[in-house]
Amino acid sequence: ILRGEETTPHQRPYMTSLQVAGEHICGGFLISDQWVLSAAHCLEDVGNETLQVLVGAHSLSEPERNKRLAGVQELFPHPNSSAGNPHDDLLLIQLKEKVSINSDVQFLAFQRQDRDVPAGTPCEVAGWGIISNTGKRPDKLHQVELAVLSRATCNTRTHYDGAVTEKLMCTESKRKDSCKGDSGGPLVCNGVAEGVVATGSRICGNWKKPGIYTRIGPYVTWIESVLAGAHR
Ligand SMILES: NCc1cccc(NC(=O)c2cccc3[nH]c(C(N)=O)cc23)c1
Repeated sequence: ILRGEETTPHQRPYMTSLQVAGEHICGGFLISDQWVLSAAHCLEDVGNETLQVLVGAHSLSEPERNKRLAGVQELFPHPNSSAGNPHDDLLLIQLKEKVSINSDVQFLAFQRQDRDVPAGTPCEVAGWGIISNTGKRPDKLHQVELAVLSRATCNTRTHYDGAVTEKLMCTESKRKDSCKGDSGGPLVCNGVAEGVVATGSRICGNWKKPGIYTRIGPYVTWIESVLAGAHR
């Protein structure tokens, strides 16, 4: 998160940190007591090492009352997701056990209607991604408020030149922006998850490269089918 602020501890109890060998690699958020939604590209950073999901955390390092490291039962990347392809960049993670819900561990509702968030709407994104373009990694959760940018503007030649489909959405990125390590986290507008941070360009905080988010509305059928079809 560039040019944001430290979140008030545990004010975003749906946030999760995807970890490999104890290191934060991506964001994600609880959509139920056993399921996390994140970005498929996050698996590119995971070799055959064990992926774990940290819930109930504010600090990545300090002991906290409701912090738990959950194991992964099964991974469901979107079937059309692939490396280098910005489309369908979603990942559903089934946790080994149901997490106990408490003041620091809650799930977040996601948008079930496939309808664009109006341009200009103020949304928020949070994460443990880098907080400077020199790659400084925070110990504590950070957040930033970003306004939705119209798809028309996001698709101009100077921006993404038509690459932003109706299954993606953009936010302004003038100085304030999501960045490396924030991928998979939710874009929250009016208290509802409308998007998932896509693994953007290597550029963060440049107004010509707005933040790109996978819209959740178009994927509700897929999400429901995975949650219904999975066992255990
Ligand atoms: N909204 C923009 C946005 C959102 C989410 C992720 C990213 N980017 C990256 O995942 C990334 C990947 C590889 C090298 C990188 N270097 C840098 C950097 N700025 O130093 C970013 C990256 C950008």
